[in-house]
Amino acid sequence: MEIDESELKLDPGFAARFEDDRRRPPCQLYLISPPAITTDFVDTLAAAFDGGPVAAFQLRLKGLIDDHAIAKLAEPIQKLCADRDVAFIVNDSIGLAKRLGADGVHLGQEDGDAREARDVLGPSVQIGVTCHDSRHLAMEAGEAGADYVAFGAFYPTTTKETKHQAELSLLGWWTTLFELPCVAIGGITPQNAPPLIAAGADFLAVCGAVWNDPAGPAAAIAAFDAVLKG
Ligand SMILES: Cc1ncc(COP(=O)(O)OP(=O)(O)O)c(N)n1
Ligand SMILES: Cc1nc(C(=O)O)sc1CCOP(=O)(O)O
Ligand SMILES: [Mg+2]
Repeated sequence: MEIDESELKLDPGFAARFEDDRRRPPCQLYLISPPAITTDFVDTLAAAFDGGPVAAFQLRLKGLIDDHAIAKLAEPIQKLCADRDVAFIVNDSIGLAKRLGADGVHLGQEDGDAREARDVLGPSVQIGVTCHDSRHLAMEAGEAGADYVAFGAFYPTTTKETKHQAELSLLGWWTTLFELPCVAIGGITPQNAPPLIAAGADFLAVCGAVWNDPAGPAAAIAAFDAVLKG
């Protein structure tokens, strides 16, 4: 008996719908603050935001341990983020994120547990977890209820001493298997970003390439925007 091969093909409408279900939103910029700031930083940030779209801003102040001082610095920054429709994410501290009513918290492996963060912060607050170069940590974070996982460092960086180096293939593996968004971090510049975008990163988290750009933060963000738009 001869088989009519056209009978075996998928209905093109079904295939297109299936593709649609799997499509991820385009990669976006996730801006990380300089490790130390002064009260006038809010003006610098406002000018930076004029450079192009930023999806999220993370307040990462590594020298300041006093939540009171961070809260004072955070207030105008958080308002600016709200005005510009940028998610305001607090690094390291579930308590500070709660106190500020932040849109999210980013937790490293030693910064607390995603389940605890969910209990304290509730269902609508974004919880991100550092997963270094580990598939295992990322799956654990997903199971614990994280809203995104962060992989890095993809490139050498002077912003943080890093012990882990992530490979591009990690992004492809993650995005093929999981819907949960993934963030790529570590030494990312407009020049070296394209392979990360092509590999499937949902967000590029950047610090030094923006704040240390000799042309200024707005120009750096515009350069990222051009690369993200392809
Ligand atoms: C988006 C994003 N990814 C990773 C990190 C690093 O977090 P952590 O490992 O806790 O290191 P510190 O930033 O706290 O020094 C991050 N902050 N943001
Ligand atoms: C905060 C941070 N975490 C990393 C990780 O690998 O988890 S790399 C890093 C530094 C990000 O700054 P820059 O864009 O200047 O390299
Ligand atoms: Mg941390």
